[in-house]
Amino acid sequence: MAEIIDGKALAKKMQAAMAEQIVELQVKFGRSPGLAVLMVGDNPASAAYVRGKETACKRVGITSFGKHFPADASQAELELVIDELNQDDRVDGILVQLPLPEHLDAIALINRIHPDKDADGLHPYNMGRLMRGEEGLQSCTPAGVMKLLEAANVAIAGKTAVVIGRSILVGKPLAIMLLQANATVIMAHSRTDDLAAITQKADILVAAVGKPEFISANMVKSGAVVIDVGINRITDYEGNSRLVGDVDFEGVKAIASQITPVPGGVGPMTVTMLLHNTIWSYCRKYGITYS
Ligand SMILES: Nc1nc(=O)c2c([nH]1)NC[C@@H]1CN(c3ccc(C(=O)N[C@@H](CCC(=O)O)C(=O)O)cc3)C=[N+]21
Repeated sequence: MAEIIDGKALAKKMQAAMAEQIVELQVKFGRSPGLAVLMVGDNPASAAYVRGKETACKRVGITSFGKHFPADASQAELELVIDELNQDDRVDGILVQLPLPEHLDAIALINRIHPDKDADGLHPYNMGRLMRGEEGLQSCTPAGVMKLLEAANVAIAGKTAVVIGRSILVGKPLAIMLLQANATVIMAHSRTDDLAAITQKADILVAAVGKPEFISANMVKSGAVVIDVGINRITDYEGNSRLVGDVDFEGVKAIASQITPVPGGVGPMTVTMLLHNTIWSYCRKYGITYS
């Protein structure tokens, strides 16, 4: 029976340490780190995530400069706001909550954020640095997965890691981070032939596909470490809604050596790494290193 990797507990511990560090930073530099979250429209899931991010900011002492725009906000309007935030000395991190309404160009908005304030690590400059193995702002979810693996004492070097999903937000940057940690990385995706044959090779299996309970026990090698990045809200036959991951948790738990739950796994670490990135940018501005 697998050991549960408790992302909620790790997030809590890391955020407590951040709160203490911010008290000291505030004394030293006379201001708190600041994060601006831009949200467009009223997708209820996005609204819930944004609230979660703002609550977490408050908890650790990061000032929120959140801005909420109507669903019909224009590209030009958003670009202007990003330009202003780029110039604003109180703001260390900027993030555009995804997905955006169809009429907006998300890539152009991300490119507009100053790379030093790119709290999501999605700007081409920061992704380029990651690709080259250089330090910099890194995407929150994959960085959170690496922290979870580290905290759970998972050996990575030499191991076979299979990442299912190739998104810019998760799959691609995570594959590069695992490679940097000397894993042998296989990137699988929706077009992969005989996916089960590939996933069965994984010592570390990461599911980031967005399909509820897609990974079943027969796809997992005995003793594997399983990281579930999926966040799927499903409604059961009684009409009750609950959150499930991309992994059949009960089935896979019987086979894996370690596994992250949903909720309480990767999700809270995503938020924690966003706070981490904001403090990292703040410190960098004052010439100090934050790890
Ligand atoms: N620019 C951008 N950056 C993101 O990082 C980003 C985004 N857009 N769009 C949407 C996804 C999703 N995401 C989550 C963050 C926290 C939880 C989280 O804390 N989940 C809790 C449960 C929350 C609940 O109960 O609803 C958990 O898993 O335990 C989940 C998902 C960030 N995303």
